[in-house]
Order: sequence, then structure tokens, then C-alpha cells
Amino acid sequence: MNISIVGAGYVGLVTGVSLAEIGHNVVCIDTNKEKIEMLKIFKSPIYEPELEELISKNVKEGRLSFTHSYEEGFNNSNVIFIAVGTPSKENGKADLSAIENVASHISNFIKSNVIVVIKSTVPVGTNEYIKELLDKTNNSRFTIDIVSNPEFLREGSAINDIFNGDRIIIGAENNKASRVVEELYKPFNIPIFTTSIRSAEMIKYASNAFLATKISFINEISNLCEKLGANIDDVAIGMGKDKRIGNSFLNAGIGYGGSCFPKDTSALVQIAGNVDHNFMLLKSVIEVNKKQQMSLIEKAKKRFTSLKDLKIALLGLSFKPNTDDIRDAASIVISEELLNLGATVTAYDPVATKQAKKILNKNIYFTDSIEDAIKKANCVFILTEWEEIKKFDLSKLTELMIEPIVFDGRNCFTINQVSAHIIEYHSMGKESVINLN
Ligand SMILES: NC(=O)C1=CN([C@@H]2O[C@H](COP(=O)(O)OP(=O)(O)OC[C@H]3O[C@@H](n4cnc5c(N)ncnc54)[C@H](O)[C@@H]3O)[C@@H](O)[C@H]2O)C=CC1
Ligand SMILES: O=C(O)[C@H]1O[C@H](OP(=O)(O)OP(=O)(O)OC[C@H]2O[C@@H](n3ccc(=O)[nH]c3=O)[C@H](O)[C@@H]2O)[C@H](O)[C@@H](O)[C@@H]1O
Repeated sequence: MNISIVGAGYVGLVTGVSLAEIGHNVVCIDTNKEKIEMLKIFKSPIYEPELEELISKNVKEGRLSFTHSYEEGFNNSNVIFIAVGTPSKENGKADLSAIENVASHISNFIKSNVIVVIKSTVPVGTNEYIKELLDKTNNSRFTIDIVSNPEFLREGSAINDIFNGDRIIIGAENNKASRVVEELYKPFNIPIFTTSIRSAEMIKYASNAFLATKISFINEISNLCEKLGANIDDVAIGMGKDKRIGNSFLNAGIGYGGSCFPKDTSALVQIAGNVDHNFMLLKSVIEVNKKQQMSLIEKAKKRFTSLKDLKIALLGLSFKPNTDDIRDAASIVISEELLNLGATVTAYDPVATKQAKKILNKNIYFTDSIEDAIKKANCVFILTEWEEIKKFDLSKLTELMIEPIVFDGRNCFTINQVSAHIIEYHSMGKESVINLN
């Protein structure tokens, strides 16, 4: 099948590459010329394990290409996937301007009937609204059917997720369009669930909101564990053994970040508000998360009284490991607050430094190694559970820091591991280890 993907971001690229890999002819269109030029020389604009290899393989085998021209991109299309961003506006609502923009170009360039598949996360009712826009502007002799097909991949494991997903959701305006999209996905061998367009849109928000709720819930339990002398690692394991609860998304930490949970939870509160529904539970989830992001600072303030003039090393800046994405990462608010409190901040991340330099405060000192970041530091904040950080030799903290004091926001080490070192270790939902000379 000839497929066009609009938006060569995370979702667009990974979808494009995976559809090419199963044998479709795919062209990815993006208005960002710089991205397209990089992709043409097999360079991925995002860091994602395995992605670059798959781009290069599929381009060389003739199934994948890139363009910034709609005319070229829609030329042979039977199916057009829209995977452009839907960021939050100031008021928390989803910004649909990129999708509206794409929709306004479709009928000008198509050469046959097409199915438009919306992969971007959009509020309930958006597919119908886009369908109206398409019909209104359709000056071609071809029909345009619409299908909602939300995406569930995670950054950092996107390739694995897309080939081994739990389900594919298809909400179509008619059976014919639904069958075409079902057929297109068949080689993935993933269960397909077909439903109405509005239910498909809601499944996406409900899924992200539920996962965010699970995280805020375990973080509240973790805060209680600290006060009551229980150990969150054991509590999460014990809870997770109940199959009705499940053992995933029970990692306590400094809250959720990234380009999706924060924006999608805010958008769902807005979507509910539009129909006079006060989504109290989700509002609390968001509040708990904001407070949780500040929890390391609260712990450090208690420990030192004042953070003024302390040198604090941040380890990990991305919102999770295996990605260079720092959109809505806890590192943004934490570093800003530390600077406000008068601390000097050094930072290290294995891959996100380039992105971080664009977004984080200019007064942060970025380093090329953990050792450089922690040298002569008064304390360390661990913000992302990168393998490199989890494997770091803790005796180097004792060797290089003024005082080896660690605030671990991602529970990278067990109490047993740290107990063997001359170190002071504060983590999430567990007793602190104070083992200084
Ligand atoms: N990042 C993720 O892990 C996931 C994201 N989603 C959803 O998928 C959508 C896309 O997200 P990302 O891939 O992260 O976005 P992104 O921001 O990484 O990429 C969007 C791309 O669209 C391009 N673009 C913007 N306007 C355009 C236009 N008019 N024509 C052509 N290209 C245009 C941008 O240049 C950019 O390259 C969002 O709705 C998001 O909520 C869903 C599941 C996972
Ligand atoms: O809609 C989206 O964009 C995507 O959002 C999330 O994926 P992603 O944001 O890439 O990453 P997650 O692994 O879900 O992590 C999100 C945040 O939650 C945090 N988290 C996750 C799990 C956990 O147990 N505890 C926890 O604090 C992570 O550190 C991270 O900051 C969902 O997991 C995907 O299914 C969805 O497609």
C-alpha cells in the first residue's frame, strides 16, 4: 500500500519506519526542512534505540523516503497518517493548529480516494471536526474517509513497542475504511480492536490518564512509606503480584514528565470541563505530580536548611532513560528552583545535554561525565534512571565530592547497595542511609 505520514516526529517516524519494514511504500512529510535533510542522510533527529538503523535499511531497500513537499508526499497516497504535534495551549487545551494546517492541504494534492488516519492524540470530537474541514475544503473529485487510530508507543522503547504493542485501536467512519486500515496492520500480528471514532479518541486519553493516576498513587504511597517506616520497593512488588493491579507503572519517583502525560491529563480535565464535568480525581493526580517533582528539593532543604552557595550535581536530565527528550522533564523545574535558591548547578546526561542546553537555564554548568559533575559537589540529585547512573561506582562519590550526599529521585540503588559505602543516601519511599565517617 502507498502510505504518507505527515509529521516526522517521534510517532510519525516510528510509524513510518515500522510500516515500511512490513512491506508498505512510505513517504514521510515534514515542514521542518532541517529534519528532512538529516533524514535523507539517514540521521535521526531524535535519539531512539534502533531507529537510525531501520531508517537507513528501509530507505536503501526503496520502501521509505522523506520530503518537505505535500505535493510530492501525497502524490501516490492511498492512506495518509497525520502524526503532527498537539501540544498544550496556555489554558491546558490541546492545540490543533498543526492538524488543521495539514487538513487544509490534503485535497489540493491527492490523486485518488484516500483514507486519512489521525494518529495524533486529539480531544474527543476532533476527528469529526477534521472530517468536516476536509469535506468543506475538498475541491478534488476524490472521497476522503477518516479513521482515528491513536498511538500507544513509549519514547525510549518505541521500536519494540510498535512491533509488540498490546492492541491497535481503530475507530472509523465506515466499515470500508476500517477494513483497509485493519488490513494494513495485519502483518504486525497485534490484536485489533475496532470501535467508534469517539471511543477511539477517548481510549487514548483514558489510557494515559490512568497510567498517570497509577504513578501519582504510588508516589503518595511512597510518601506515606517514608513517614511510616515501610519500604516502597517491597510494597510495590507485593501490590503488583495481584494480577488485577499488575506490576507495571508502580515505580515511585519524582513524578511523571514527558511530552504526553502532563499535556494529556491537562487536556482531559479541559475536555471534561467542556461538558460540565469536574474531573476531581485527575485534577488531584496533576497536583500530586507537581508536588512530587519538588520532593527532592524539600528533602535537601530539610537536610541543609539553606541551599544557597551549595554545589549541586544533577544526574540525568531527560524525562526518562533512553531518550534525549526533555519536554516537561522534572529537571526543568528542579534546576530552576535550585538556581532560585542560590545553589550552583552542574548537570550530566548521557544523551540529552544538547536538547537540555536549548531549554534549561543558561546558568547551569553542563559536563561530559558523571565524575566531572560530582567533583567537589555538596550533594547529588539523581533525576533519571539511566543505566550508566545505576552502574556508577558509589565509592567515587566518597572520593570526589565534598560530602557524599545523594538524593535519589528514581531509586537507582537498593539500601543494601548503598549500605556498603561511606555515603548519605536519601531515596523515595525508603529509609535514609546515613553512613558518613
Ligand atoms: N511522543 C510520543 O511518545 C507519543 C506521542 N503521541 C502523540 O502523537 C502526536 C505527535 O507527537 P510527537 O511525535 O511526539 O511530536 P513531535 O513534536 O516529535 O513531532 C511532530 C512533527 O510534526 C511536524 N509538523 C508540525 N506541523 C506540521 C505540518 N503542518 N505539516 C507537516 N509536518 C508538521 C513537526 O515539524 C514535527 O517534526 C501528538 O499528538 C502526541 O500526543 C502519541 C503516542 C506517543
Ligand atoms: O501518549 C504518549 O505519548 C505515550 O505516553 C507514555 O509514554 P512516555 O511518555 O514515552 O513514557 P512512559 O514510560 O510512560 O513514562 C512517562 C513518565 O512517567 C514516569 N514513570 C513511569 C512509570 C513509573 O512506574 N513511574 C514513573 O514515574 C517516567 O519516569 C516518565 O517521566 C505512555 O506510556 C505511552 O503508552 C503513550 O503512548
